[in-house]
Amino acid sequence: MKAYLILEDGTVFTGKGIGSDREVISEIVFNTSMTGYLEVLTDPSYAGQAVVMTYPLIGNYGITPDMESQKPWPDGYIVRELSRNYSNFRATGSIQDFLLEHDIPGICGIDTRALTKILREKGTMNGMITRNENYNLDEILPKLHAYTTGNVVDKVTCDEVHVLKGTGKKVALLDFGAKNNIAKSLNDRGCEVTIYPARTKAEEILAANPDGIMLSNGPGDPKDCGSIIDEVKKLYDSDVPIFAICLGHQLMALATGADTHKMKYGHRGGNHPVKDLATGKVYISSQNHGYVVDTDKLDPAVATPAFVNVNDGTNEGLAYVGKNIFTVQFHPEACPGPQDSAYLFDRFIDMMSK
Ligand SMILES: NC(=O)CC[C@H](N)C(=O)O
Repeated sequence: MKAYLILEDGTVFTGKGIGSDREVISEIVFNTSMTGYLEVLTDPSYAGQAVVMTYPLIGNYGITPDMESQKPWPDGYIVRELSRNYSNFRATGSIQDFLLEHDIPGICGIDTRALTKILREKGTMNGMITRNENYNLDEILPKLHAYTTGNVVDKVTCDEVHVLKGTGKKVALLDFGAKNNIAKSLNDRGCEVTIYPARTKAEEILAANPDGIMLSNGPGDPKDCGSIIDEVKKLYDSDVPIFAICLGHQLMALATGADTHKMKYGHRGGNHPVKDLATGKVYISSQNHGYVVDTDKLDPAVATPAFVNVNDGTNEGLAYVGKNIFTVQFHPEACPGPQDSAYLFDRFIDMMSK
């Protein structure tokens, strides 16, 4: 069955439909990871986006337990070649069936290298995946221009408080669309992790007397998080140690007077070099973000840059002055890796112990 990917600039790619036959409009972003397609599919930070995998063969080890959440979140899935067979002793099914089961449309058989070059040169664009061969560009393009991701955190956060038992430090994890491996990374280090829905009031979290607070990753524009930012400010004002990842990092920056902006095409992949400005050491990190904190508008009395992206010089982390708070834009919990920056969880535990 033929399918079409129509971009906001009028470019049309013709390929084969995979997954659901539903028509969808979304923001088209590319991910350059060579492994971990399941972790990408199940990362809640992709809600409101359709993801292009630049690695040309996807699905060869099928669906395995390597999930970052219970289900896949992207609005659409775009690949060069979807493996017809899968082979792995842990596999329970194929990507094709997984997409169908979760009603996610996709397209395969298109030149993803050409598509990625367009997105890299012109910047992230909206697009439509459709199987309607009589598509009408005059009608579709205005709809593509009008699409915005909107508030997606409420769509991906958990419904109720739940606990991962542990005998060590008590950590409150605010779930803006948290990848499973954040709670697991803390729990593996002995922490008891209490996971709270994104809209939980700061008072409720602080009343439980946690040893530390962790702010998770999550989808969408941080500025769409509205009142969540007010709660994050109250957490900042408490003396509880805080570690934040990706969206959590951006929300803490907004809560304390800094600004964020959308990047041209973001960072999504498994090999982004970040420099720890305290040691000068460079780590390879996994990343998935489209927004970034503006360091120009940072008040040095509040926070100073702690990490920088070696490729483009954008901010990758902040250290808060006079506070037990540090935040990073990349993913120290990354699965399948790289695990270079997993030491940051140990740093957080040391901070809670002091
Ligand atoms: N992975 C994340 O937490 C991403 C944060 C935010 N949604 C961004 O795109 O920048």
